[in-house]
Amino acid sequence: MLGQTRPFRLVIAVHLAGSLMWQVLSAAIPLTVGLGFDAVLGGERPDLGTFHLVVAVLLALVVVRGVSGVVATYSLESFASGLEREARRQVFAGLLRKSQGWFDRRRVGDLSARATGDAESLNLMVSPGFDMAVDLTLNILMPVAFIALIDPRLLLSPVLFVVLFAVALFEHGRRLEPVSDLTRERFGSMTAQVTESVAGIEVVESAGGVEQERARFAARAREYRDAAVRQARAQALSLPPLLLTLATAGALVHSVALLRAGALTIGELVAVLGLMGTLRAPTQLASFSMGLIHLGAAGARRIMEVVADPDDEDERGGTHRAAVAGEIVMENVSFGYDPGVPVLRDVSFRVAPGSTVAVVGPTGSGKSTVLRLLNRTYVPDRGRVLVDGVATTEWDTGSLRSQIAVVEQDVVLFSRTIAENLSAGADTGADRSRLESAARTAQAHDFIMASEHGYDTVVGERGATLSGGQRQRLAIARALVADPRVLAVDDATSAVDSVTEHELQLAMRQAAAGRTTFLITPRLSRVRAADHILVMDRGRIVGQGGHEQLLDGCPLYRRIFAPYPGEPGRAAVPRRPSVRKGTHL
Ligand SMILES: Nc1ncnc2c1ncn2[C@@H]1O[C@H](COP(=O)(O)OP(=O)(O)OP(=O)(O)O)[C@@H](O)[C@H]1O
Repeated sequence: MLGQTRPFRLVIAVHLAGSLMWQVLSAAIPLTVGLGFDAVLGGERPDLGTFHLVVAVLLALVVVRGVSGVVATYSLESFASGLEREARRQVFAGLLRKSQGWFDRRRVGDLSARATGDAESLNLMVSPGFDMAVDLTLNILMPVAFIALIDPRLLLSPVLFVVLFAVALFEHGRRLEPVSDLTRERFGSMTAQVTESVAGIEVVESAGGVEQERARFAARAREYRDAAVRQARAQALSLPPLLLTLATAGALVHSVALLRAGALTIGELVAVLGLMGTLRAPTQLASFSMGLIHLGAAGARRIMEVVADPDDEDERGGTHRAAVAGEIVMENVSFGYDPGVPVLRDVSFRVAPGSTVAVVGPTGSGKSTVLRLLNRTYVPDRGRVLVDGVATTEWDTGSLRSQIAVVEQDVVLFSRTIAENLSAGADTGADRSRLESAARTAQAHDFIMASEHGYDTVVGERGATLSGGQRQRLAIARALVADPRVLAVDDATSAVDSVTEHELQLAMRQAAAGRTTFLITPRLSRVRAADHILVMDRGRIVGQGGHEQLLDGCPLYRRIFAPYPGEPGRAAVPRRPSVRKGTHL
């Protein structure tokens, strides 16, 4: 956290100077008032000359104090807002560096909460939290110093108070820490709940789950409230105000004794009590300021989990950068998303550059997972995935992914224009003619031109305004804009009409030209046209080769493509869209 404050050193220095000035002047004011009392009451006759001078000095002190207050507040606010903005920027940059596996283990809403609520808690930690802490320290030390100027013997009560106050505050902080962590964590869960319900609003509303979601959200909101109340209770149960009352009583008794002994004037007694009085506000605010600082620290811990995560190192990959020719080899690859749950077991195959490979198998057999290992979206637990003879872990991730495009069955589109969506995968903003040529190859150009603003039509969030077949073709077009050497398409659109099917088939055939292509499809016609077919069952390859060869030698393949009466060419094994978490941030 301290490292993050480095760019703000100047504003922090200005703030500290302004605050110090404010505090010195605030403590000087009661002292000057004491001089005024002495001038009027101290001698035989009131000394009006001195009194008028005291009033003039008081006025000057108030004006200068006001100016230092403005400077201190302004510099503090720019520090607080700057830190919040910087934290947000770093969270977002950190998120973009994370691997798919990292996102799989987290909830999208909770991650958004880190960039919003947690970053805001840093702002509050600085202003008013940190501000109060600085004020509080000066507010306590200054009066004590001025009391020492009046009579060092009077330091007894205030110094005792300061020591006990520091101990009590430290204890208070220790109690606050776990409660603050809990409060921030529950805020994250609550936000995650809203995000998930809204993202799945279609299901919530159509399946009659509204009441259930309402109850679920109410429970999350209640948990957050409970944590916040616990935090407030921990803040309220603070000892310092009681300590101050005792210290003030002690100082009064002590001052009266010194007054009686003739060691103190009445003006000095008034000044001492005034100075003790100035300790009240910082004492009361101490626990509030501690609360804000601990909440900010809890937010900072959650932010640091995103910003400084060792996952980043893995995601950068190796150093190998080269033009991909397109040979893909898997050597005894085993992989599981969760430890101890293998999804792929001992998968091996070789694909020559430029050939087309169809991957078939029952639902959940690991077909999509094979594709995700090609461009290092995930890394195998055992074995190697080789691209042109080099393991994907040794490839520079950027170089590898710009040449191997994977089109997932669950197509993600942004609520931007079609042109912007198409150029999302390209390194630099692709020009319109490249977008159009990719869209033509993917059979998407015609329906794009038929929409209201052509390539400038804004698609709804996640492509809600498009049909499944259109989304799929846009995704293929997007993959083609970067002109990848390897194209892997997970095509779940089994339930499309025959015109769309024809267009998709054409799109795939054109897209496959000149590149190594992987295709997951339930359509026999497309499988049959492939150069090589991989048959998967429960994470293993149970057969590979050409269509005729597999019909002869692979019982599972025969079963899958046993034609349905009246529906030739459809796979007999239904596919389900895979559930992928965390991809719609
Ligand atoms: N992100 C993930 N996290 C955890 N498990 C996953 C994830 N994605 C898939 N799985 C699991 O891995 C297994 C294989 O999934 P995969 O999507 O590769 O199968 P598939 O053959 O493509 O299935 P389908 O034909 O239904 O798309 C399944 O049991 C699935 O539940």
